Amino acid sequence: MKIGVPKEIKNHEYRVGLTPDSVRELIHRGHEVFVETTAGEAIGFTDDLYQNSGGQICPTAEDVFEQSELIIKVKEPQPSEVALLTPQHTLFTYLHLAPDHDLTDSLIASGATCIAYETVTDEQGRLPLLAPMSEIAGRMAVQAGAHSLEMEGGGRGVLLAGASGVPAAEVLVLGAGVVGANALSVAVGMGAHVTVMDTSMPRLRQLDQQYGNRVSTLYSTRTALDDYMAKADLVIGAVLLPGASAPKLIKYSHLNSMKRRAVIVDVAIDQGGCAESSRITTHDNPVFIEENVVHYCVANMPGAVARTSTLALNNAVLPFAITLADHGIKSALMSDPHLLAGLNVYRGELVSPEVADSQNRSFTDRLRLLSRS
Ligand SMILES: NC(=O)C1=CN([C@@H]2O[C@H](COP(=O)(O)OP(=O)(O)OC[C@H]3O[C@@H](n4cnc5c(N)ncnc54)[C@H](O)[C@@H]3O)[C@@H](O)[C@H]2O)C=CC1
Ligand SMILES: CC(=O)C(=O)O
Ligand SMILES: [Mg+2]
Repeated sequence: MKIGVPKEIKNHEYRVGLTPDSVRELIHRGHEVFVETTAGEAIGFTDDLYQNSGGQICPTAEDVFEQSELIIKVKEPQPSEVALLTPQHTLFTYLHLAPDHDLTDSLIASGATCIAYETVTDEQGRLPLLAPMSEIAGRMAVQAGAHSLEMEGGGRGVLLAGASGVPAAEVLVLGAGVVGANALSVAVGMGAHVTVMDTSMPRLRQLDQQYGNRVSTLYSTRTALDDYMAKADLVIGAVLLPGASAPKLIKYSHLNSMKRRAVIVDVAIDQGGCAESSRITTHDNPVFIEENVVHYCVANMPGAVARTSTLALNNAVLPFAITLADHGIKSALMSDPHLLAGLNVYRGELVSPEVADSQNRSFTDRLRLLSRS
């Protein structure tokens, strides 16, 4: 199969869809890989390394799209990339369509087949292509929160660990999944007093067993949220309903109850955010202040540690890329229910029930559509 890797063009996004090592694996299996020039340059993956792995360097994104059937990226396609998609293409990348009506419309109009990393599943019902980035974003969320709590970051001037005779900061983690568990681990390590909330008792039980009395686990109810929002110095939003828009747990009214210049790091912003007041920010300008609460809402946090993130993402993506390339797109989708769960748009039709539900529109059953195409 002909596989294309364009250079990422989102704000401060230095990750790349395939590493030179991944390219080598695909070439070894008889595929062709077209890489846009300097796609990995910023993180040390030079054109020479791709060429040594057997990749072909293309001068522009247009060339990559023209040569390739399977496009492997990191971030959701930007408008200039959507313009290059045709029915010949399968796009394999993060899509986060639920909160993005316009992108959904334009992908449907392109006629391309679009598989979202974040809804591919595994045997345990987990999200193996989201997990590596969630691990990283969870760890970074505490760093971002700690910095935003500093005076210079706009925050209330509080150190997570506190000091002798001065209490540690109160950190509230909403959602005890991959982001939540990683944020919790770093926040505990940095000496904060941490409370984690979830609606999944098994998740809370696991963390309770792991951390004992070093963290407080709390079943997520409106009352618990009202109480703890008012106490928190740093809130980390880490909830997810897979494939769907994030539930808006943090209401505008909570902001008034919060401490002045407390911080919300809304990691769930890529699925629309779990605070009513959240709006997407970028690494260039990561925070804004509303109602005296500092909001950090960067939708591509792992892009800041692009080398670590690219390597971690490739470990997870490569097996699925190999399946798609070796078996062909349709046959791979039809024989692997986990890959099929990633299919959001197929040749001009929306096939994700979660995206359809979030946007109040209709969808076509994935398998039925594949078997009649
Ligand atoms: N901003 C960024 O750069 C990045 C954002 N993310 C996003 O972070 C979010 C979390 O991802 P993961 O941790 O991998 O998901 P996950 O599925 O591992 O965990 C989500 C948790 O939220 C819980 N939850 C759902 N509804 C809840 C509610 N009403 N109250 C309390 N808990 C609730 C679930 O039970 C689950 O334990 C996703 O939106 C993901 O896309 C992930 C990586 C990077
Ligand atoms: C998951 C995601 O949105 C990211 O890594 O940028
Ligand atoms: Mg994102």
